[in-house]
Amino acid sequence: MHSHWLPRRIIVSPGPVEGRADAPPSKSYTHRALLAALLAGGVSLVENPLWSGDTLATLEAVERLGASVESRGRVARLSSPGAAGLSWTPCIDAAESGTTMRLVTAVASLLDRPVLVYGRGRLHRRPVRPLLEALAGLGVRYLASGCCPPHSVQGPAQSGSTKVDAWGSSQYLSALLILGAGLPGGLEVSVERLESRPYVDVTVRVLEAFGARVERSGYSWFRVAGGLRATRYRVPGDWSSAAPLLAAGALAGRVGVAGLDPGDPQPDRAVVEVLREAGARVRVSGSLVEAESTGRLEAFTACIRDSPDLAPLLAALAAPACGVSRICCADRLRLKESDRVEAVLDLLHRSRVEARLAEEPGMGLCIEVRGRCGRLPGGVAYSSHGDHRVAMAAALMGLASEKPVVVEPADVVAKSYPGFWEALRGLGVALAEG
Ligand SMILES: O=C(O)C1=C[C@@H](OP(=O)(O)O)[C@@H](O)[C@H](O)C1
Ligand SMILES: C=C(OP(=O)(O)O)C(=O)O
Repeated sequence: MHSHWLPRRIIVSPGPVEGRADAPPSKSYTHRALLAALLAGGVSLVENPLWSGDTLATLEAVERLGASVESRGRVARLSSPGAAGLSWTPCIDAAESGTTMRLVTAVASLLDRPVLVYGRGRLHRRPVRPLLEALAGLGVRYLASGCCPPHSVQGPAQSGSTKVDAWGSSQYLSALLILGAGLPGGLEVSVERLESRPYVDVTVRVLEAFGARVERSGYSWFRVAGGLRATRYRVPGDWSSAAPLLAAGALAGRVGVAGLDPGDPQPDRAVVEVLREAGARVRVSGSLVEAESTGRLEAFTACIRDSPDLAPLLAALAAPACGVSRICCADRLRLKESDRVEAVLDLLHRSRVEARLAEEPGMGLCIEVRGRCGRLPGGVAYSSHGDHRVAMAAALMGLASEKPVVVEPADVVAKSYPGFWEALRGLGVALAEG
């Protein structure tokens, strides 16, 4: 990962935003491609990988499990012994990556000796126990003090069938599917209460690209048979990272993001519809998506059950909008890199925007935002709460403000998008180290 401009404290000044950026590679796909290549064995090429804090944690994990990776810029060459030949490692540091933590927990259960999984930041407050219970159904022993990491697993996991309560994270199911692709006899999984569903489609897409056979009944039952083989795989653009750039265009000018696939199952492509509902002009032509301000933003209602990562930036759109916006199905936001319900309310209250929580039948927890129908006051210091997506949303609030704002800590964007502040600069945003 070459060095990026990542100040701890950044001053964002309001002003017009204009230009074009390339979508960074997808974090979700990169995690999955590295792990599929590890289990497939042989030599795989992963083109256009994302190198960010999270994906480097997965890279270190696959190397500790026996892969050797040469990364020459935009292509990573991964040579691996395959699922039956993994190396034992006593511990794996998942850093702050929930995806790494859950997916690697399942892969490590292929080994017959205990592997400790731990992390940093808020990772020890992010749940994993339902995945451990599902792995126990496959003969995996585990030690865990409570809901969350640190925990250890000891396989070898057996082929067969298990069930998982997936409410806390779709990553539990993605982890089991990846494990199943590495088991000679495959795996059958029954699923309850799954949210963030499209991420499971991302997992299935990568596993099938690497040769696995996946049968399913909707999102309630899956059977994975192995068959992974070394593959040349190209990682697509990241909709979750493109979303704040598109929102910047909707708020303050016109931004085009290239390298996106509108047909990709990534859930955060839903940002297109929300921006349109909020009154922005959005054009999709091939792999280029452009969002343009029309000078006024309207209130909107969005259920983020399947696209939780959009929540912080939706708050940044709702704050200057005219009317009462609702960001609903928000219950699971408390389980992310921050308690994103509290973090979003903090951003809004510091922007002197009226915001409250409400329970709506069928929509769960809603963050209700009475927009200011115009620019935010600015002249405030926003806390990112140590959360990359909250930092990006705070920057957007700066673009919608009368006066400059401070964002701190700002370097947390490195978790998913190390080049975020440089990309904003490239779009004409005035940024200064605080
Ligand atoms: O599988 C993935 O790549 C992800 C799944 C989502 O988590 P949940 O399934 O826990 O909502 C999302 O928040 C995260 O950024 C990435
Ligand atoms: C929650 C996120 O990722 P993870 O679950 O992998 O930490 C995110 O990228 O917003």
